[in-house]
Amino acid sequence: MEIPPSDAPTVVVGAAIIHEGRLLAAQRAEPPELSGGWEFPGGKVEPGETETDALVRECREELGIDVAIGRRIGEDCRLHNGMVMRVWTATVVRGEARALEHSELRWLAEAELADVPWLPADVPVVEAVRRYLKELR
Ligand SMILES: Nc1nc2c([nH]c(=O)n2[C@H]2C[C@H](O)[C@@H](COP(=O)(O)OP(=O)(O)OP(=O)(O)O)O2)c(=O)[nH]1
Repeated sequence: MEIPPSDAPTVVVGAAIIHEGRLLAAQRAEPPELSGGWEFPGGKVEPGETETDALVRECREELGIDVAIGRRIGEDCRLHNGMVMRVWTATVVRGEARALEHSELRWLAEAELADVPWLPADVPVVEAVRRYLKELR
């Protein structure tokens, strides 16, 4: 039996990992058109996987850490390629983040959030993180 193509867009999940009032920002190493841009660690949800399972898997693969997922932050963002991105807050429960697939990692304080060139779709979510960090103070 043929499986009908799904209309549902591919979902990209991102982790706003927060530690002592700082956000973990990750610089993309590839592909060339995105490399140098800063993003939330994460990636595409695979078939049969829940969104939060995908987020835990991506944080292990990309950063070598286990995270506990908090709450959704920011609105769903429509990406240039038609995918949809959803971001959750997260905390590190095991390990220390290392750039296994990124060029660089930085823990940004609230006042430093605009110091790196975020991928365009991320900018409104970074603003939501800024408000969240303010609430935490
Ligand atoms: N992970 C992540 N991707 C983002 C962000 N903002 C943004 O526009 N994107 C885009 C870049 C990519 O086109 C897409 C995510 O793809 P990805 O390459 O991270 O996904 P993946 O880890 O599953 O990689 P792959 O197996 O397809 O190589 O979403 C973000 O903050 N985090």
